[in-house]
Amino acid sequence: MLAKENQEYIKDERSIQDEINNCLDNSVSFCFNAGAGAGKTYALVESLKYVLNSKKILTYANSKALCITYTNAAKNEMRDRLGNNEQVVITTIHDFMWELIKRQQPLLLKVHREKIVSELNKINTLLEEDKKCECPDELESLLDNPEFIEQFYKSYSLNKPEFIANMQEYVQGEAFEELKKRFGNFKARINSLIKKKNYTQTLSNIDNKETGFTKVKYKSTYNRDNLNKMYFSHDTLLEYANKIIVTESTDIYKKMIVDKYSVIFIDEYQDTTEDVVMILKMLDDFAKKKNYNFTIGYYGDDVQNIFNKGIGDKLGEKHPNLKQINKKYNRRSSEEIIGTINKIRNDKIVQKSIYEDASGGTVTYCIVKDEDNFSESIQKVTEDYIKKHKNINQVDEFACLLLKHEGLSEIQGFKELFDSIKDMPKYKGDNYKQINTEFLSNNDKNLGYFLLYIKNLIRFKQLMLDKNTPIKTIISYVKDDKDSRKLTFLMLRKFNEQFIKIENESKESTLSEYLERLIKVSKEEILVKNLLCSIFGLDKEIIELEDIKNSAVNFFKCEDNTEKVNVFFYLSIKQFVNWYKHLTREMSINMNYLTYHNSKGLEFDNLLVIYDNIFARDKSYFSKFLTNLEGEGLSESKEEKWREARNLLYVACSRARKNLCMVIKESDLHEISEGIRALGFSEKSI
Ligand SMILES: Nc1ncnc2c1ncn2[C@@H]1O[C@H](COP(=O)(O)OP(=O)(O)OP(=O)(O)O)[C@@H](O)[C@H]1O
Repeated sequence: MLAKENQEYIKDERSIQDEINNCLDNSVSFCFNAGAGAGKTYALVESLKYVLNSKKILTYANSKALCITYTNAAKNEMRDRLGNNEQVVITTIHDFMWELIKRQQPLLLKVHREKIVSELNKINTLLEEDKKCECPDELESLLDNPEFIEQFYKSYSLNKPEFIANMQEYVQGEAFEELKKRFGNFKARINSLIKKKNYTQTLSNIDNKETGFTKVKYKSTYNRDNLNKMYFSHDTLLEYANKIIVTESTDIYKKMIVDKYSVIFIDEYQDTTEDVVMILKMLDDFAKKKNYNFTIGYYGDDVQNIFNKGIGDKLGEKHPNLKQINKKYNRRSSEEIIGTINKIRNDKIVQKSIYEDASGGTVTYCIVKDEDNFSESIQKVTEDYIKKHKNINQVDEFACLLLKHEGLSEIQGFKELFDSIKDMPKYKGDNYKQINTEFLSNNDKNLGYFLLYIKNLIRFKQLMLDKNTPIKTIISYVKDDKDSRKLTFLMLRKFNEQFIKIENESKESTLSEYLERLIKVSKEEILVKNLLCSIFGLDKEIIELEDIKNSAVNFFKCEDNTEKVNVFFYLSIKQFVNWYKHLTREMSINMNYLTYHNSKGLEFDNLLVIYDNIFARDKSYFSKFLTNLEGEGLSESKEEKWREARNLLYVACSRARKNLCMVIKESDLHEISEGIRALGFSEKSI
């Protein structure tokens, strides 16, 4: 199966590549839109090879082809496929944007300053809107006492009675009444006032060109800005780049970019943000107006847009006049699966297999009883399935996709951690959905900033336990850039010994105990101190557990109820390790469980898709699609939700190469049975 190519289709596939090549020869920007498994990555690599072999495209001195991928993993895959070549730059969107603007320090300072002013305005509005506070001036005057501020942060993550007791010495009169009456708000207000004071100070430092305030930096390891420390993270990077290139840049600057890169390819364009598309469009318009040799090629599939920040099907609107090139062949899946995924997407792209021997796959559904413990029944189904398919031996031969975190976290051994996250005020109400990206994304850039700190801590722990980790990697965590002293072998050896000792003592520990051990050693050992500073974004000589807890209180919005943060810190370190292993897919074959979202870009011979209809507090997440496949009679907002469900189901089902099986609970079946049969699923027991 999937071995004999149809020569006529192959000829046609080549003519599609010729169409792309023709665009490259004539500087016509284009959008190559093709369904799942069409070989978009392959076409992109072919396009790059064509550019390198052509004498007509990279004509300016030193001009290069640029290929922008969405993640580091995609970047590495592309590099593996193409090999090293000086004329091709393969990079992620963030690294590329930073490359473009990092030498524009005066403009960067200007937009950074504007951002601080806008943050200050937001704080002022927030403070003004809080009409309930009866003594705003008294609270503001507390900031004049540095001892108060010190005690405030030391006590920040304590519970209400302890916090009030610690504040008693510094807060009197009306301010103390306010603290007792509105505990959470008191903390939030003081926090905002301190921020306001710090921003105001930073503005003055920038204006006076104080040391340390003449340059702004992008930090790719954090998911959070620290505007006062003059660094910013991914989202702000795109915002700054957009302002600098689209609004502030001169023609000379635009010409420099266009001279340097005659061709820009964007992989998975549907996930690109509007900010980035605006920059690309502006460069394209500029080059066309001046008649420069310059092409932009977008590669992707608008139906596979499952992250809400992406441009999705709005590309044509935001970057008009692109030549549309579509491809209708599928190189991944059996005929049966292609039939089903065509019906799910139900648009102009109706795929057929490029192979003559594509039939023989299966598209089925099986019914499971509504057991109390659904996770257990999924595990059982998985085991039975693997037993029955004796040819499943490798990780890419089987996966089981789940929609919801609950079941998945239980199976993968981090349920208590998930329960603690779910309980955080940050994820209440509509924000519940954010857990999927901020806690469970396999792309670090999407993780919530505090959760990325914890992931990096566990990553470091795992790296230290792996004998193959290069010393250079360890040094990148423990070296302080500001410290010019050399790291000696002796220092590293001692660090290693201490770390392993802590590891051995912490096997059954909680996160809090583990951190406390590290913190204790950090008081004497500079490398451990550097490690904690680098992981948690701290800039302190002496680190306390409160520094890390305070960050959690802010991130999880627990000012009012710090107990929830304690629950998080009292979880077993094993819960965090299992979460980490799940995100990095360090699991065995029969543990190859993924969320629908994280399966994007992957492929498996055999795929179990666990049907679930409750997602992000929506109780008819997939049934709204499966009971209305044509999307008829929907209001604008309902249509958006319908499309979101359709796209996610498409991404999930199109990961299968040979056998696709949907597992459905008995109680869910009735509502959707007509829909799934219309899509080509037939009933079969496992
Ligand atoms: N020209 C080709 N010759 C042989 N195999 C190919 C070719 N193009 C693609 N493939 C194979 O087909 C499969 C699908 O290709 P690829 O992953 O590039 O598709 P895609 O369009 O990026 O899919 P998706 O959008 O679903 O992630 C892969 O296994 C890939 O190796």
